[in-house]
Amino acid sequence: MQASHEVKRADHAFWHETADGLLTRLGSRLTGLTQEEADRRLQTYGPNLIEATHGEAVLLKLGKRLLNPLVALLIAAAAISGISGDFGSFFIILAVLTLSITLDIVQEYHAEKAAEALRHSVAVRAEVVRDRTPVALPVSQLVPGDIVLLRIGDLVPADGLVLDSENLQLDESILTGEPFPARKNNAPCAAKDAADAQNALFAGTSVVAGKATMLLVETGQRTRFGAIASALAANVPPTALEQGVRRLGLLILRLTIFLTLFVLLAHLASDRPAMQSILFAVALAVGLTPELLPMVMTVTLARGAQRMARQKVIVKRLSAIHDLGAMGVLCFDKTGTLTQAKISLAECVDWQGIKSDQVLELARVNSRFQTGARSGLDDAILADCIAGTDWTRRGELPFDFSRRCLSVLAERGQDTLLVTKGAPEAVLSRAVAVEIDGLAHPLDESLRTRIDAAQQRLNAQGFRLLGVAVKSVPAGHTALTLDDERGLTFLGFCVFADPPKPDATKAVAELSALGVRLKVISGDHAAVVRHVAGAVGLGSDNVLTGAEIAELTDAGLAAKVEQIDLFARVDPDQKKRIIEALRKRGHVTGFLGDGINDAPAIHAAHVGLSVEGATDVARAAADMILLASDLNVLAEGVREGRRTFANILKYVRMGTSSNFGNMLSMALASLVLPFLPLLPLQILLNNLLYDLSEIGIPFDSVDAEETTRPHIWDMAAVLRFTIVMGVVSSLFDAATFLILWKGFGAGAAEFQTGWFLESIATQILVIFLIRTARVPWRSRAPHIALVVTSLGALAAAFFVVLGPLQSLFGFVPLPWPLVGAMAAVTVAYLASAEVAKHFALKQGA
Ligand SMILES: Nc1ncnc2c1ncn2[C@@H]1O[C@H](COP(=O)(O)OP(=O)(O)OP(=O)(O)O)[C@@H](O)[C@H]1O
Ligand SMILES: [Mg+2]
Repeated sequence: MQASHEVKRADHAFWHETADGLLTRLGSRLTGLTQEEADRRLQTYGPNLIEATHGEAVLLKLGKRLLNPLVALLIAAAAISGISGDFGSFFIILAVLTLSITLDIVQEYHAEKAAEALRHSVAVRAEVVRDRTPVALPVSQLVPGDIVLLRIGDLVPADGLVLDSENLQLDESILTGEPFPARKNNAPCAAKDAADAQNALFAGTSVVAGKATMLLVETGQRTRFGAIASALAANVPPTALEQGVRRLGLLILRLTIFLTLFVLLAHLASDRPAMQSILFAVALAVGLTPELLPMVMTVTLARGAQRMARQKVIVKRLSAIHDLGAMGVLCFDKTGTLTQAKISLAECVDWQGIKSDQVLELARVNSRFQTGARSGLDDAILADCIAGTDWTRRGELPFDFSRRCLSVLAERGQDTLLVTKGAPEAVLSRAVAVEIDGLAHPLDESLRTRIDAAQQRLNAQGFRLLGVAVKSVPAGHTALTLDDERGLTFLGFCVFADPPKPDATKAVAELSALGVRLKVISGDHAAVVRHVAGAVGLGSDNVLTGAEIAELTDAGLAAKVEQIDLFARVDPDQKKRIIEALRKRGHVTGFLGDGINDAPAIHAAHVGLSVEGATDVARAAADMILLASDLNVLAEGVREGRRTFANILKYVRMGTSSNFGNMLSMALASLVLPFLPLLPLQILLNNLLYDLSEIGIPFDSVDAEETTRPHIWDMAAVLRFTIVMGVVSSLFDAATFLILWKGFGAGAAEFQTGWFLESIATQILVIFLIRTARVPWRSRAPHIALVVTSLGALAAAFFVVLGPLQSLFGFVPLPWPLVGAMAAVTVAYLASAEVAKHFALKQGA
């Protein structure tokens, strides 16, 4: 087979070609490609992926870092040192630069790689014909020429032509913005516009009804969706954490620019050597910037993702981890979450509740012949059915979530019957008669009351019900419309048992204890929802139904969602409206669901959650995938999210209070002293050692109270902490200053050596106070990685300052009393910082 066939650009209207023509052009057949040929094509066309590959990303990262103005400044500084003949500084600045950039990129790369591998493990699969047999492959492996089978709930994996279809309808809103499903079939088409090509399917759209066989024509970036995906990706709104960190970064940047310019001008105005002043200002700017913040964020989040994977939660979007920890409200649908995924058919009964074989038989005909997504209800109906059927399928009105019913047309001998099954209200509203002893009786008020009574009796026992009704149709009438679904004769009910999971009660209690409010949003009947919720300890009895929601404005709904915890007979769009209402009320909201009907809500939530066995659209919309459909794994995920947030906050607090405070005092000291408090090179060294000391933060353990309630980014609290801790730090810097300058009468080199020691020791050691809101020895022990990095960095500092290399950095030997004084200042500072910390945190609580 030739791999040289032509695959044209995405704007080529492949839907003008005939199926046979396209098959020939793509060197394919209805029986699919061989695996060998597919492998060859994968080499030629690359994986069927929209995102850029990793190789570019690393280069991009390097590029971004080199473009960073501070790095550029550093490079300039190195150049200036080199040109002025100061090769010591030149090499050390370069070393500092390389180290920090490499550290950043390598750490981040590894972290993202790990996260990527996890994401890959839950990648969406497609059913594709290879070597004549349908196999489920990750969509990334698909190539032009592949034959793909699609059913309801599937995502279209790439662009291509419909070869064969039945009742096919697609949600193309992602491409066209059109909310109503588009009908598709394999008839030839001359439409100029892709949006009107009823025989073409496009990547990113999803099947909402029917099924199809398609021929892939364009994959990956060559699809229409590929062209617009980057624009969509840019549209993902930043999380509260990302926003907060960005705002903080901007604030620090402004302060840094202001401070360095101020220091530079002040130095130049007082006739200090220009070159040295510039280098000092540059080093100060470098010292002020929390340059490791992006790395710490990614590594902490990726580490969180790895730990969550062990708890059976796969994270697709890293920043959602924070949202999960911050989540105050979690909504979910009922089946599979609160109840066991396995629904069973208890019995089939007639309209009065008496066992009926006729209802069972017709329910089976309906379930067997329907081609939409097999729901758990259909599986249950067909479960013990081994015999074939003497009915023939003639047509179908497929299921949708607003009708909540579906009909099939079936023929046996002379009889042609429309068999409808669905939510009892939906079926009853389409019925005009009831079958009693083989005869149709008009459905009057008294009969309705008796049917309602039977229904309520069963619902109250926690059974789920589907109504079954029929209608005779003239033979030959196969072109069904929704009007045919009227004038039905009601037969009875299918009665399903869907018992609550044994451990759901525990999970509900655990999540509630974590401060997460739980709400059930179900398409099922109010009585069933209330029953299941009661059984797992979800207290509230108040139920809001879809019919009531339909009457409410968005504002009206927002006012209601606070108190109501149970929602019943809700359609997919209303699920989304409820989530939006909760978001509008300021709640960080999660939604867990598995069906096509859940996808819009999953998408709308801050944290969209789905489960491994869910439909493609639900999994594609989700930020996280649970490998077990179990609320218990979620509780651990929530704790992990909070741990992650706590560790990021540790770094932020360190950066803003300890590091920033030290740099600030130094800038001020430089205005008073006749010499520099630290040489530019020493500042850079200080910065590097401090960075190294913090590499362990993402691994650190977190106190229990950090995970018992939702945390969200609170800028005011961060600033308050900074100010309180900054004042303490400045007081002790001032003390150091006076002791060194006035007390010991230290000269420039001695002053710098002493100041460096005090500065680096306080800055590194304070992590052991800042990492916990408790008294340090009452807290959980720091992770060994943090102990090693911080004490290691401190030891390195001592070695450089007091060891044989000291002259290289401009340090001199210190008299022992001076070292003792610096140690005393450090201890006193740590003691005061500990006291101040409790004050700073209490204010911020
Ligand atoms: N295959 C089917 N045939 C007939 N009716 C169906 C079928 N699937 C669903 N329905 C009807 O539509 C209603 C809503 O569907 P479904 O139960 O899937 O919604 P949901 O919101 O996912 O509910 P849950 O909270 O139970 O998961 C069902 O209660 C049932 O009445
Ligand atoms: Mg469901």
